Amino acid sequence: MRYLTAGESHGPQLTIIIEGLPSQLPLSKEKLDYELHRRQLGHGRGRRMQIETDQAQMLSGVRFGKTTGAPVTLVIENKDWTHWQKIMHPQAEPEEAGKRRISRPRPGHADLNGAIKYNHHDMRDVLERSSARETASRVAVGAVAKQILALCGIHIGGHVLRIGEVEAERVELTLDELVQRSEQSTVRCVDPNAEQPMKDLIDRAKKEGDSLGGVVEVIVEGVPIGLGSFVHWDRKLDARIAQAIVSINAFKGVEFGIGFEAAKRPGSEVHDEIIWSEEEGFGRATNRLGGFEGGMTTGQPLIVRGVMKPIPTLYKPLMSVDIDTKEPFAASIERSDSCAVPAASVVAENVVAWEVAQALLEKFPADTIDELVEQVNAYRERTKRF
Ligand SMILES: Cc1cc2nc3c(=O)[nH]c(=O)nc-3n(C[C@H](O)[C@H](O)[C@H](O)COP(=O)(O)O)c2cc1C
Ligand SMILES: C=C(O[C@@H]1CC(C(=O)O)=C[C@@H](OP(=O)(O)O)[C@H]1O)C(=O)O
Repeated sequence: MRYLTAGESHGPQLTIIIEGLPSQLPLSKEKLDYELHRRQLGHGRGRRMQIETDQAQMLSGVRFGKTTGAPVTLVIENKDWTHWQKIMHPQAEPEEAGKRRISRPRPGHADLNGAIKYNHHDMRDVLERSSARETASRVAVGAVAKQILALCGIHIGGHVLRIGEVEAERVELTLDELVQRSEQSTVRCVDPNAEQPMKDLIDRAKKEGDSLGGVVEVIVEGVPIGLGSFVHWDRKLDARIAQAIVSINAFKGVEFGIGFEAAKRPGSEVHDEIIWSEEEGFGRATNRLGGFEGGMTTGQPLIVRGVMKPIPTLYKPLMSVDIDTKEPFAASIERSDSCAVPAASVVAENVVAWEVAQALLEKFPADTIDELVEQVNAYRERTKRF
C-alpha cells in the first residue's frame, strides 16, 4: 500500500490517493469524518478550526460503500479557500497575490530554508505546503488504515502526556477506558488532575503571545507477533513508525516503551522476560520495550511517544531578517494555534495506524479484506502453538 497527498493550506482542497487497498473493505465515511473532526479539536487551537469542517469525499475506488481494489481518491475541502482565491488561485494576478507576500521568515518554520532551496521570493510558496494543514490528509489515510486494523482485531488509542511543564500522572486504564477518557478531555489527557493546569498553561501562553509543545502517546493493542523484520534496516517497523512520528509537523523525537529512561537503567530493569502458557503461547512478563524487539512486534501492545516542539508562530514574534532589505525585523505573523498537542495526538494515532496496516499487508499480501483477515487469524493460531 502507498499514498500520496497534495494540496496547499489555503488552496481549494487536499487530495489524497491511496493505492493497494484490499478490495471489499467496507469504508465508512462516518469513521473518516469522525477522525478528521477529532483532529480539529483541542484547547489552544486558533480561529482557522472554526472556519473548517473537515470531511472526506470519496471520489474513486469505492462502490456501494466498499473498496474495489482500485486507487481510492479522497478530497478534503478547505473552506477558507473562499477568502484566499485572489492570492492562492493558480492563475492569480501577481499584483493581487503580492499583497500577502511574505518576506520575513518565521523562525522554526520551513520558510527560509524552503525559500532558499526552491528560489522563492514570496515565502507563501513554502508556507502553504509546509503547513500542518497537510496532517488532515494523513489522518484521512490513517482512518482508512484503522478500518483495516479493526477487522483484524487491532485497536489504537492516543492521549496527551505533557503540555509544557505540566505532566500527566500515569493512570492504569484499559485501552477502551483510555480512548473514552481522552475523548472527553479538551486536552486529550486522561489524568483529571492535569487537565485544568494544562488548559491554564495554554491560556497563559496565548495571552503572552507565546506557544507550547508537549508529549503524546499512542498505544496499539492486538498486534500479532512478527510484523516488520530484522533482516534489513528499512523493514524494521519501529524505525518506520519513528519516521512517521517525526514527519508530523513540529515533532522532534520519538520513544518506545520506557524510551530514553532505558539509558539510565541496568539491563535487568529494561528487557522483558519471556513467558509461555498453553492458552497464549509465548509472551512477555512486562512490556518495557514497548512491543518491539529486533524491529519486529513482540505481540505486546505497541507504546509509542512523540515530542512536539512549541508552535513556531508567535504573536510576540521572534526576530528575523527581511529577505529583501537584509534588515532585522520581527518575523511575520500568520494566524496561528498557540498549542496543537491534543490535535497532534490524533495525527500520531493515525500515522501509526497506517504504518501498522502497511506492515500487516506486507506480511499477509491480500487482494480482498477477507483474505487478509483469514490469514491473520490463521497466523495467530499458528503462533500460539509455536
Ligand atoms: C496539528 C498541528 C497544528 C499546527 N498548527 C500550527 C500553527 O497554527 N502555527 C504554527 O506556526 N505552527 C503550527 N504547527 C507546526 C508547524 O506546522 C511546524 O512547526 C512547521 O511546519 C515546521 O516544521 P518542523 O517544526 O517539523 O520543522 C502545527 C503542527 C501540527 C501537528
Ligand atoms: C490549517 C490547519 O492548521 C494550520 C497549521 C499552521 C501551520 O503553520 O502549520 C498554521 C495555521 O494556519 P492558518 O494560518 O490557516 O490558520 C493553522 O491553522 C489545520 O490543522 O487544519
